[in-house]
Amino acid sequence: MTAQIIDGRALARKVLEDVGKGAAQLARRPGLAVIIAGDDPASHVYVRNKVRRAEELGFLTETIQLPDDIDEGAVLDEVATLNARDEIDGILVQLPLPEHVNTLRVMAAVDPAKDVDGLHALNAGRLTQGSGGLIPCTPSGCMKLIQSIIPDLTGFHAVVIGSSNIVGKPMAALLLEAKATVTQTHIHTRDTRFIARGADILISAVGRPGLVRGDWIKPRAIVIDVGTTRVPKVEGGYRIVGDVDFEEARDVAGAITPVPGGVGPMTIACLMENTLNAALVRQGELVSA
Ligand SMILES: Nc1nc2c(c(=O)[nH]1)N[C@@H](CN(C=O)c1ccc(C(=O)N[C@@H](CCC(=O)O)C(=O)O)cc1)CN2
Ligand SMILES: [Mg+2]
Repeated sequence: MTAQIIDGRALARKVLEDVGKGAAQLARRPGLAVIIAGDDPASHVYVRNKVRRAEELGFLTETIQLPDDIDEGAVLDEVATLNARDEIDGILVQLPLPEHVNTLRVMAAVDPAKDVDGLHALNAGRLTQGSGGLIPCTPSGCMKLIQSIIPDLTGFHAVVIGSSNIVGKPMAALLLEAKATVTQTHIHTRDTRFIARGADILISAVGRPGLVRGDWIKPRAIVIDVGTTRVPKVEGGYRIVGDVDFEEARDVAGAITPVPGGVGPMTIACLMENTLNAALVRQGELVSA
């Protein structure tokens, strides 16, 4: 069989259209502030894309560019300043931060009501309890992609390859909340291939090109590829590749996300959705995100 290709760009356009309509109802436009430290070229591309999308929606945006050798205290000061500013509804700290900066301490400093990445422990805890809060953008986008194919996940077996705080763990929590049966693997898991082969829904979020081969996939499974690794091209520049061997997978899977054009655009669309939701809550239009 040849798998259905799940078009992340098209679904992202729909999400953004709804966000635009929601934002138009607000008395004050949503404000998004982005902190970026250092000069990782990929991070700069992602931040530019986020800011551009936000501006297209008419949001207020602000980018705070910090040097690579910034000390943690100074990052925390920037966060505190943004927490205190009323016109800023969403604060995003682009990851990865420089090695010497403790990511969890920075995440903990963000006002949970403005935590549009959903990485503060309060939002992470609310997610595991199914009690609302702001949800990390990539897993949120993956859920929309999956549910565009299977709206009701009750009883389906989902396998999440990867256990990061930003994707793997919140992904598993969302799938569990949607009543799927969830298996999560990590770096020490033995025979991931065998586990993956049992998945009706297979999500790979590792960042290792070509990890998931055709024989890792159950026939007709939904495959969501979160990997976005930049691989240099011989002629110069780079291309983006996922974790899944796309050519092999498309012969086995029922539906699959491409890289690029799958999960990536949904990450940015869900960030805009979170920023709108944070603004709605902060402006008293919504009780909870
Ligand atoms: N604070 C955060 N940091 C990081 C996150 C995040 O959600 N919050 N996720 C990733 C990077 N990321 C967003 O920041 C991101 C990665 C990729 C894409 C994307 O649209 N990819 C395109 C290809 C883009 C290209 O050509 O370079 C695609 O897959 O189609 C969006 C966002 C780590 N850091
Ligand atoms: Mg660090």
